[in-house]
Amino acid sequence: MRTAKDFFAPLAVGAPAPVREIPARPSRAIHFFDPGNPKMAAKVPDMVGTVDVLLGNLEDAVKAENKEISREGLVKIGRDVDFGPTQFWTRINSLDSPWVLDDLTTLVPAIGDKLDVIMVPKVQGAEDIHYVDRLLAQLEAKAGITKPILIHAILETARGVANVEEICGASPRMQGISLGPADLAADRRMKTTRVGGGHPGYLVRQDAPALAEGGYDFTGQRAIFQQDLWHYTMARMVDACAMHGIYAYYGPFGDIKDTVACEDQFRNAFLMGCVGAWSLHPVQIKIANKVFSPSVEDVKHARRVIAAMGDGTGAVMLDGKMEDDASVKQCKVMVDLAEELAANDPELKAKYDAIVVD
Ligand SMILES: CC(=O)SCCNC(=O)CCNC(=O)[C@H](O)C(C)(C)COP(=O)(O)OP(=O)(O)OC[C@H]1O[C@@H](n2cnc3c(N)ncnc32)[C@H](O)[C@@H]1OP(=O)(O)O
Ligand SMILES: O=CC(=O)O
Ligand SMILES: [Mg+2]
Repeated sequence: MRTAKDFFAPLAVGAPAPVREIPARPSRAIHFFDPGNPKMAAKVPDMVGTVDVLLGNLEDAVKAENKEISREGLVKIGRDVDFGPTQFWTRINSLDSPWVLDDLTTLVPAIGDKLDVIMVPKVQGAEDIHYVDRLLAQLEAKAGITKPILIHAILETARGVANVEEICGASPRMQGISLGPADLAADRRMKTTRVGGGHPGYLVRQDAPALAEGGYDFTGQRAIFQQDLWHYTMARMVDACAMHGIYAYYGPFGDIKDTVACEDQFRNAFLMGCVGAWSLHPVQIKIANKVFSPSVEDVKHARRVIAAMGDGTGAVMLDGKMEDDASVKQCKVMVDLAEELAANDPELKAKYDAIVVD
């Protein structure tokens, strides 16, 4: 463990000083594109401003034979595109892969001044973050980068989940964590074959009705309720992130056509404390932007509670419900998020500005 004195010291002479607080920048959708795919790459400039994060993916979903083409494509995009209000991230290859060293030693000197965040897959523990942290500091120093590149870890191994708290606190560069349900399922030997989302077999069934003559009727129809396979991991991830002042995200939802279930999955994440989710296809950007922006109704209610609560202490009745210090804090979380997002999103700002608190 790094001592408090050393925690915020640069890890290489000449590297920029680490940030003391992770900036709260909008990141409702982290949109994945393959920078080596000419069709996707061509769309990137026009996507700027329509999505909070554009992420050039170099890891899974890029064929082994295309790794170098994708890396070169990312360098070109990083150099040519003005990202304006949109963040520019990349997902590098995993730390045990033959590509990751070239990913980092190419990207940092070439486009390190443009990259906001590097997403590191299959993080197992603090040692993985320490490795990337030191290497980034050395590369930043060599390249004369003045703003530290932040690190985002994917939680997608059983060991990573067991070590999630230490991963979150491993470096002041830690920006956040995403749940990676596809790799996590494989690593845990779960018996699913999907990229995120629920499973119809993971359910709770209503009790069998009792028969008048005694015993139970096991033959009739009974209601079933599908359960959330990811609840435990999401909850651990959200707590670990909140404890360390960093941000939690739901990862991929692979059933691109099922926009309804995607929205549900994203909303569960939003309600539980996540600030965003991945978008694998342009259709998912809209879903994430909608779900991870507080609704007009929620903002209105939150503003009413804040107004009614005065200095934020005590208890009041509003619409038949008790509000007190704790509920006003929740309302402030909602209103603060709304304000952060509205600062970058004129359409959302107009909606929130039109709210009349009665
Ligand atoms: C478990 C994990 O690691 S998840 C993260 C890794 N996976 C990814 O990054 C996947 C990224 N997404 C994709 O590869 C693609 O969206 C696919 C393969 C899922 C679907 O691709 P397609 O079958 O081409 O989808 P579709 O036909 O609907 O595409 C419509 C248009 O949108 C484009 N498009 C599709 N996905 C994207 C994207 N992510 N970004 C930008 N443009 C895209 C297509 O190129 C196509 O362009 P065109 O109209 O000029 O022909
Ligand atoms: O990388 C993401 C995953 O779900 O695996
Ligand atoms: Mg993965």
